[in-house]
Amino acid sequence: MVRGRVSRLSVRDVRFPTSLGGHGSDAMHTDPDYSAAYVIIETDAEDGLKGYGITFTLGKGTEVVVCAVNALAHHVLNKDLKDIVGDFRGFYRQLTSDGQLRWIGPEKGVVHLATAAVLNAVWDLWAKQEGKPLWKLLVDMDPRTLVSCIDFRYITDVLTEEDAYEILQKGQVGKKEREGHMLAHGYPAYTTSCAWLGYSDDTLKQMVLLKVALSDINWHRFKVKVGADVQDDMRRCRLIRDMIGPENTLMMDANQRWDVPEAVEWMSKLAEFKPLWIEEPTSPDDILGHAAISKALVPLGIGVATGEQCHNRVIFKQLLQANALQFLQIDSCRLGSVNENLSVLLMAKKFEIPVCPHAGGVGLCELVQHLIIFDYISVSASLENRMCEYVDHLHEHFKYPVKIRQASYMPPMDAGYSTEMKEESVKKHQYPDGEVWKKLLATQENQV
Ligand SMILES: C[C@H](O)[C@@H](O)CC(=O)C(=O)O
Ligand SMILES: [Mg+2]
Repeated sequence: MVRGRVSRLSVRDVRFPTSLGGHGSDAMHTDPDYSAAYVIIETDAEDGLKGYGITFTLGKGTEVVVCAVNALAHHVLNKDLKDIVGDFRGFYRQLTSDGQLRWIGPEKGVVHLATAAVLNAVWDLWAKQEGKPLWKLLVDMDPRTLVSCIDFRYITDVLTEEDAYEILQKGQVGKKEREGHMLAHGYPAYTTSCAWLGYSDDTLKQMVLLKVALSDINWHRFKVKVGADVQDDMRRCRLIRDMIGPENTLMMDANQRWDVPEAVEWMSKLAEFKPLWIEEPTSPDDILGHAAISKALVPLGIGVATGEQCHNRVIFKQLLQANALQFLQIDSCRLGSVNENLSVLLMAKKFEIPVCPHAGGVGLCELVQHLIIFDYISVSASLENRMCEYVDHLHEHFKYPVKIRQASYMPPMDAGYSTEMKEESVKKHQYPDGEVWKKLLATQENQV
């Protein structure tokens, strides 16, 4: 039973100095400090439960998102949770249609990241009040309630409410068996953590060795960052391919570094290393560019993957309509939370394009595992060509960290959306006055 009126919304700027070790680095983000705008929603209910929501950011970007969260707060404060989730489509639309704030979006950029953080907190609280992990809340929800959470505006030319309902109704068949399969075996994962662009060849070798030979996880799908220098890329890809062997899967990620012809030319050179996909070969806004690259790479057996910086469901709709991607990468914090992700999962199902979520960031693995497990059980009913990204970093700061077994995400069993961080970690990493940043900023000052 949903209960309580929202009495407080607070937001904190939490940053981890990952750039110091080159973790998370790629061809465009050379000094990423994995960070989060961390939202906490409290209610007047006696249960004392709180909702925690994050959106993933990089360092300085966080303070801008924090401002946007504060600007949105009045939409949530003093609302009954039952009214919010009872008309979740309406509430989503209220947040994304704020007459003044939508001008700096709409449904994109900072204001949309802030929307995601706020709504992620609402979903966490709802799942906690129901005593279920978020994936299970979604799996148990009847199709009519699920579609009532989705704003179909701008996508009815490819997915109407009735289409969505029909897909979910079909998904009811075999649901129990698929849930059992997830609980026993988990959802297949791949790792990106061995090959960030800022790693030296020695670090890269060590990391791959750790993942391949020494790990009891048995990783067999790997992603390598490319795009800054073609000779470096060839050397690094050769090194990895030699270490993982021809039987393992390799993906490549250029993080939007190239123009369209450049992407095709560059990938023709890297084709000998047999990548399954090239991710974000060009600007995330260039739908036709992605289509042209996809077409050109078919003869080389390389697919195009994208989505981690797709603004919203409209861009995904067009990527699907234009045959511009072969692997669709949802992101739990870039789209407008579970609500908008649901619409994208359903469109992907309609076009039969496999979803392989993005999770390279702080907390993204914790959140997105819920969405993809739900997708398998209730929507796609397939594991073919599908896997969810996993990165090794920063799980120790979460109260309910992900569990990986045999290169698969094991379904989380704690109630909520796995969004809650340990208070001790938040205090230490809060910017700029947490202990970690005070020390780092003082060292930097002394060096000047
Ligand atoms: C800046 C992030 O680490 C980015 O490189 C993540 C990414 O592209 C991915 O995980 O994929
Ligand atoms: Mg990527």
